Amino acid sequence: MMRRHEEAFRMHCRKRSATQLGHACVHPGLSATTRSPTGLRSHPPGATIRHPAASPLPSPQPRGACAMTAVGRQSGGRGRRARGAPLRLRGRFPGSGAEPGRAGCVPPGMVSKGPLLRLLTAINRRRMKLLTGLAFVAYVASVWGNFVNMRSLQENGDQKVESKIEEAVAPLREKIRDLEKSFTQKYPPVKFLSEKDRKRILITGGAGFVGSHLTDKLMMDGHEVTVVDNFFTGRKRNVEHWIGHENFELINHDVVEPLYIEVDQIYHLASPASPPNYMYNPIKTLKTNTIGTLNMLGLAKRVGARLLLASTSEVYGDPEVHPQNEDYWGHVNPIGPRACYDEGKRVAETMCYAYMKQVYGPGTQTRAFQYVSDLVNGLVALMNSNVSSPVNLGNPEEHTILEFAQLIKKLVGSESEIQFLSEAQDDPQKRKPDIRKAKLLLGWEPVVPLEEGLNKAIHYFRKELEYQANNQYIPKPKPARMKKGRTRHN
Ligand SMILES: O=c1ccn([C@@H]2O[C@H](COP(=O)(O)OP(=O)(O)O[C@H]3OC[C@@H](O)[C@H](O)[C@H]3O)[C@@H](O)[C@H]2O)c(=O)[nH]1
Repeated sequence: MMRRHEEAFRMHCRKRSATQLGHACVHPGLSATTRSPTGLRSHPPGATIRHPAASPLPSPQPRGACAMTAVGRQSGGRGRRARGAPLRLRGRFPGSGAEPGRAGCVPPGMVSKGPLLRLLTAINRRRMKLLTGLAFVAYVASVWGNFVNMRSLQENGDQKVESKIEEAVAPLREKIRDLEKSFTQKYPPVKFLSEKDRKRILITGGAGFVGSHLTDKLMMDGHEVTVVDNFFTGRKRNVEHWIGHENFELINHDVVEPLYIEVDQIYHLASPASPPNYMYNPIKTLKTNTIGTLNMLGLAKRVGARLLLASTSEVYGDPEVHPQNEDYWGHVNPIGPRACYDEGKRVAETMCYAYMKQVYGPGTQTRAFQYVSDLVNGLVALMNSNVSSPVNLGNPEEHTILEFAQLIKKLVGSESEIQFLSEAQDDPQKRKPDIRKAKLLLGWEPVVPLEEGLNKAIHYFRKELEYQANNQYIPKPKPARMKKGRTRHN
């Protein structure tokens, strides 16, 4: 087989050398034959054949030469040959590992296609590189784009969630702010008193009209104030501006029940004061003024406190002496409609005397036309004095009821007509306190002029009416319930 193959190869080389000048053919392991202008030459196997035109200087490769060009590998090296450089051909490329008969001669069809393919391959490789580069850039761009999109989506989502949370939280924030405001409530300015000067003061009926003004005064003076009230006529909102203050305490308690606390002074004001209120439940009024006063006197005795009873000019009844001083015994109907209050206060005064340790302060009602701040100052002056007998605290400026009605109508700017109704039973005809004792012993006298006091009172009552109008509770009518076809009324 081998011999036949070699023979065929030799034939092939002879044919070609006869027709083509400069053709060289090498078969590894065989002798080579070359043709030159001088004739055919034989070469031993493995001999190097040089083309006469190519030696010694490099010359362009003859067309159809069996040579490797730019992509050939040099033995033992990986460097590239320059395009068009001469190639040394050997029968066998050491190190190439080529087998005899496999390399050395390229079949005729391959000679013209090889470089083209290689060129194409080279071009393709560049393209491939370019394409790979572009693909890589595109990939990086798409990954970056996705990343940016993801981020913007995430940011958008985050913003939406945040705005939803903000919407839900906003009303809660508002509520917290309101609560904080109510907790960090600003109190009216309070004087600082040393431990020695600061007193623990109990005010019964402290949520009422006179009591709440007295509370303000004593709190602002720097004392510790405890208000006890059953809120029969008084209101929490009269003292709410002190709620939470460290010097203030509010106790819902009826003085008819005993009370056990530690105090230095007691202002005993708990009692309904206006005729409709004290006439509403006469027995309760009597109990409050008798049992209630007894309880407070018991407390005062127990803790060694000084007690001031807020009495009333009603203890003079329908007076036969004018003006009335503290020595006047009064002129009271003991079985009349006012007796529960008049006599209740008179018994309260008697009890205080019976305890032998009492200080009395005759209170004055709004209709006594003394401004409340004057009365409060008088009560405090009396409490802090050495006087232990009744003292009138009132405004001696005397006017008929009609004069007062006309003055109030003018100040309010009212067009309403003054109505004259039948006189109330046992209504005192004259009332004018003699305040010489208060002036002398307490250095006290009212200072607020009548018109100024009335203006302040009008302002106060306007606010009261507004508050009541805004806070009226109107129960909704319940729908009638149906039972077995019949309307049922509860
Ligand atoms: O049983 C009762 C009844 C009444 N009270 C309270 O006593 C307070 C009375 O205050 P009001 O506003 O009704 O009346 P005033 O402040 O004008 O009366 C004040 O001056 C007149 C005096 O005779 C009263 O004793 C004095 O309280 C109210 O806060 C009322 O709730 C009690 O604590 N217990």
